[in-house]
Amino acid sequence: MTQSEILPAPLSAEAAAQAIADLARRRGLHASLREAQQAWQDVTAQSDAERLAAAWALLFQGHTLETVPLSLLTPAQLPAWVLAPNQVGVLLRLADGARHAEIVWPEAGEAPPAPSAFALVPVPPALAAEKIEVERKQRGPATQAILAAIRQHLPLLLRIGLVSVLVNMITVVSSLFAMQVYDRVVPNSAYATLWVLASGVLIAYVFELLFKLIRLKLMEASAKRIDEALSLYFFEKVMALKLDRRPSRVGSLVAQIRDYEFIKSFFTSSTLFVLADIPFQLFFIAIIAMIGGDVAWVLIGFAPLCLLIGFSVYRPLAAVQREQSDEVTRRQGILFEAVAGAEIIKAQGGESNFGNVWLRSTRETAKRSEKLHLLSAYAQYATYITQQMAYVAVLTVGVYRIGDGELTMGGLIACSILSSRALGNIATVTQLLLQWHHARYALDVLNQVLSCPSDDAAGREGNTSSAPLDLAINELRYAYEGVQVNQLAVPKLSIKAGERIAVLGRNGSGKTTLLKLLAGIATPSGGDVTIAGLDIQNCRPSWLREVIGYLPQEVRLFSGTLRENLTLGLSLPSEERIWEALQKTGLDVMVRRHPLGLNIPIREGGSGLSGGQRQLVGLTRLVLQEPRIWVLDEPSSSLDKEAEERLVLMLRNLPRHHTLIFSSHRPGWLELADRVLILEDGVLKVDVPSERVKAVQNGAVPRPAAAVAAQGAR
Ligand SMILES: Nc1ncnc2c1ncn2[C@@H]1O[C@H](COP(=O)(O)OP(=O)(O)OP(=O)(O)O)[C@@H](O)[C@H]1O
Repeated sequence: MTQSEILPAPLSAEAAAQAIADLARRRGLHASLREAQQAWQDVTAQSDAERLAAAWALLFQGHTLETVPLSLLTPAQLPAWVLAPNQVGVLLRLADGARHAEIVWPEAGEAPPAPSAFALVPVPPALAAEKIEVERKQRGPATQAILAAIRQHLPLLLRIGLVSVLVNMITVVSSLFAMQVYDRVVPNSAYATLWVLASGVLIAYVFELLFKLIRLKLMEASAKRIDEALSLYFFEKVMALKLDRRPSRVGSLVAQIRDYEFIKSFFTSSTLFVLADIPFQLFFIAIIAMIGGDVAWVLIGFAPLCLLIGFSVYRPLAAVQREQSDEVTRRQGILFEAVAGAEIIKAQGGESNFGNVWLRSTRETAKRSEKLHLLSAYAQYATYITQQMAYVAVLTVGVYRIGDGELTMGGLIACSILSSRALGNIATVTQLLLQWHHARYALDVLNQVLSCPSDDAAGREGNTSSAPLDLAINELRYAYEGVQVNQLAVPKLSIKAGERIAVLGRNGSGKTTLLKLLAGIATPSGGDVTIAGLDIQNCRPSWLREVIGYLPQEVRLFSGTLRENLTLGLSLPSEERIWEALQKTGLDVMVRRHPLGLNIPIREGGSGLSGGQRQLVGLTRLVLQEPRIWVLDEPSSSLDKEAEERLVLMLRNLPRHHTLIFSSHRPGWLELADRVLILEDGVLKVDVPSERVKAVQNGAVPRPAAAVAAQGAR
């Protein structure tokens, strides 16, 4: 069925514009009614469905609409359009069991119209591109990035290959020189010829030096450019990984990302010269055949032998190397954990435990190192002996050829020089294979890391400058990565812009998790969190960070100065604004007292300030950010009474349309709230106006009655 058969009656421009703007909003995109109407007028099509698709594609570059039969639709494809005469409805939920499908019609009337048998499903560009990418290549993001960088620098790499060809040519020159000296110069005492030949070879060597330097320079240039492109790409990718969906062991993660060095060094190191040299082995053998005839058979016999030795150790070596890589990553993780948590380890006397783990890991690494060394030494010695045997064989066969009068003394010497060069290069192939294996393993790991959910997925463009920033939760479920049960389940919650909300509950009840989800820092496992009607997961991260200010329980600072820490991520606020913010939070007293003022140094890991001061820095940063939604996780946990009172005053004086959501174990904070949420084991048990809780606290309402009243209050 074509799209033109789906909708018999024409749509009005207003209805179409309304439908486009509405679906865009639900999909986390943004288009005003006027934009949508303009797009509708700008396109023509045979049917309204096709026209809708064209207008959609015009408004949102790269986005498309797919026609999908309702029976084949999956929940992941919702919301989507369904059509009826003169109307476009939005399908929000599919029918399942006794439940009917949920469709929102602009003019529902008494009886809702019958929807078409097809839905129009918007497909974001990233998804479309990703689908094609996966189907076409089945390659990971790191592989794609590296291939793209190599493709970009292909001309440079080809030049390197060309210079390698020239270097190999010169090797032939030196063997021919030896041949001429033994055959022509020595028997005839032709000193003049000797000098001419020697000068020629000298010039060739000068060129060889020059070519090698050029090759090195080109290699360095390509390494630098590829590294610059890739390291920034990987850094940005890693930073964009969703915090709660990336591998949880930070130390190991850092080590895995650092393994990118292996990949880089494989693609940019001199071992790659070997690749350019390999075709030359055939060239050398051909020259030996021309000079020494049957002597070439010696090489044809020994070259596969050298390769065989390489391949015989490749598999065991690769396996040990893989284990070694994993162990080194684990070791890095242990070290990272021990250094970062040194304070608590010392305080609890846990040094020996960590020492034991470290020692075990060291032993494992050393055991594998030994295996690696043994295997590679075996390969090296065996290849060396094979080369020596080949040398002897070349001379032996050569002597017979001389006896037959088919080879000269000089020819034999030239053959021996060329044969050792040819076999030497073949032996390095094993080395190249091993390096490739190591690089490929690192690449697989990197592909896995970078395939974790990320914030920079294309299509995250939702934002609004006009709609009130109401927050809403719908069928929200959350489980931390690797945990089988839900740590938070909130079926429905709606927070109007300007509300002041306290989130209370015992330790581990899910307050932090809820706040992170509301701030868009955590990713729901099911259901959604919306801001101004837009799915928070589809909103532009920079816009989210502008409108939502999040203060974590533990504020972490970075090495630099206090000023740099305060203005991190902000577009350089003026000196006055910084001081104004400092005064609001009370941090100005400490800054004024310090001789370096705002340039107080912060050391790596954020040390240099007390816990309370760090919390004040975090708060001052939020004041500078001027968000419209403040999400604060136990903002006063490290503050003294005076600082806390100042903070409460500041928050009380926030503009009325600013939303404030905080968790706190301090009773005084309830004064700030006009609504209280109480969590218990990840379930929202109570949602009531704060007066009720205060009344319970003051004993004005008996506790059980208040609790019952509270449960159903909203
Ligand atoms: N990174 C994590 N991985 C796995 N489980 C986690 C993680 N962080 C928290 N949890 C679990 O999730 C649940 C909710 O934790 P959350 O930090 O939201 O509690 P909370 O109410 O903020 O506690 P507190 O008052 O102690 O800060 C707890 O059971 C906790 O054990």
